[in-house]
Amino acid sequence: MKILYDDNMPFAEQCFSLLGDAMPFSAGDINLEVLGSADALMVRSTTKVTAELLAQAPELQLVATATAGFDHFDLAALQAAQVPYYVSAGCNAIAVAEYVLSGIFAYAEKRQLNLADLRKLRIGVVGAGNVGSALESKLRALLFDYCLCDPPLAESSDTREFVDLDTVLGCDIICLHVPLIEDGKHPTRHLLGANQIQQLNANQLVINACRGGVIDESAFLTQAEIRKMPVLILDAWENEPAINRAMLPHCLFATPHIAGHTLEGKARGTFMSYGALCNHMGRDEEISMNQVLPSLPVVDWRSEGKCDESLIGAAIFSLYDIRQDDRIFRQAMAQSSDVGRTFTQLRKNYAQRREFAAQTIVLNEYSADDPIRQQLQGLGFDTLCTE
Ligand SMILES: NC(=O)c1ccc[n+]([C@@H]2O[C@H](COP(=O)([O-])OP(=O)(O)OC[C@H]3O[C@@H](n4cnc5c(N)ncnc54)[C@H](O)[C@@H]3O)[C@@H](O)[C@H]2O)c1
Ligand SMILES: O=C(O)[C@H](O)[C@H](O)COP(=O)(O)O
Repeated sequence: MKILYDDNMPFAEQCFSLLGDAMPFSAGDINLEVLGSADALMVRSTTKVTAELLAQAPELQLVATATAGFDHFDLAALQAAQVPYYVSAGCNAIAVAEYVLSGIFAYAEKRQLNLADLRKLRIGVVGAGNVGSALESKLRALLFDYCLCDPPLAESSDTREFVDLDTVLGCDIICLHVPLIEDGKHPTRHLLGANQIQQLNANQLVINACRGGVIDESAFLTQAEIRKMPVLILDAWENEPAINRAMLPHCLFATPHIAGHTLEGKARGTFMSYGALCNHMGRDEEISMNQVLPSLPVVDWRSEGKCDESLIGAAIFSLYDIRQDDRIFRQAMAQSSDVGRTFTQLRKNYAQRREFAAQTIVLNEYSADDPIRQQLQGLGFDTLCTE
């Protein structure tokens, strides 16, 4: 079994070498000779799986993506070539939810809002799948006011309460978590198009950590010429990697499509793809993610005294601080003579980031039943109470 894997998949060598001859490739630079004899292709979203690519890979038995989105797959071409495919659905949902929370807390800091003020804001979550649900559970833990909009799920057996898009457009914070869908009953390309953007005002925050193309950037920029616009947090951009820098001044925080790039988020994608290939080959999985993930040193916050709400923001920023990624991104973009190359390099060389669940926080013994401790746990942190 010849297995070609993206060199940006952590632990891929350990996994795939158990199943055969495993060879890395860099996205955008696949060796066509190797592709010609590959039995399995393991990609991330930076490799477009098109009819042209498949024509050069006649031996393929499986294509897997170590990502949640799969708009880089030409499904009709895969079907025509009779190559089964696998998507690592939900692999990085927690990572994106944590990115969004860091964004909301950094927004609150800029606007000098405390946790009680944040709880007065209504948060609209568009797309209540893996990411939207991971976010929902953390918002609920923090006692935030939120609503969900997901017409396909509203029409399904999902019993949660859903609102329509117009209701979300009236929320203080709007979080977009839909796949990029071009057609059908519920398309999402330009879900925030000219008409929807017209309904937004300067007091709102819009977060796009799903796909560029869900917001119509031209329509946004056109309206920005005549009035004050909502503030943005953008991780996903139209025309990546060659993004439009004119959007940057409208962003409170801007990042190069790294919302899902925790070590766990990427590793889960690798291990899910490995599981899919094991399944395809009728083999048992011999290695699991928990065996290989390094642990983080425990942090001791007993000297912080009583649990108070400031611990929540501090805990979030200690694991992921969107402000730092924003600084790096803006600086690189300001100096860049090749936006696409800079965007790609920033993603490829992104610093290691961990999920909240990797962090154990030691608190004072008397914090055992404290609501703040419960909220930290609801966010995913591991907490210990001791003298
Ligand atoms: N920035 C990142 O790093 C990053 C990471 C993970 C996922 N993503 C993107 O986010 C998307 C969502 O991820 P997910 O794991 O939650 O996917 P998912 O498939 O689990 O959930 C998507 C949800 O969107 C809903 N939906 C579809 N059309 C809709 C519409 N018109 N209006 C409202 N809801 C609609 C679906 O019913 C589904 O419940 C992915 O497809 C991917 O493109 C980005
Ligand atoms: O769809 C996804 O899972 C995310 O957008 C993912 O983080 C993309 O990361 P990439 O494959 O481009 O490294």
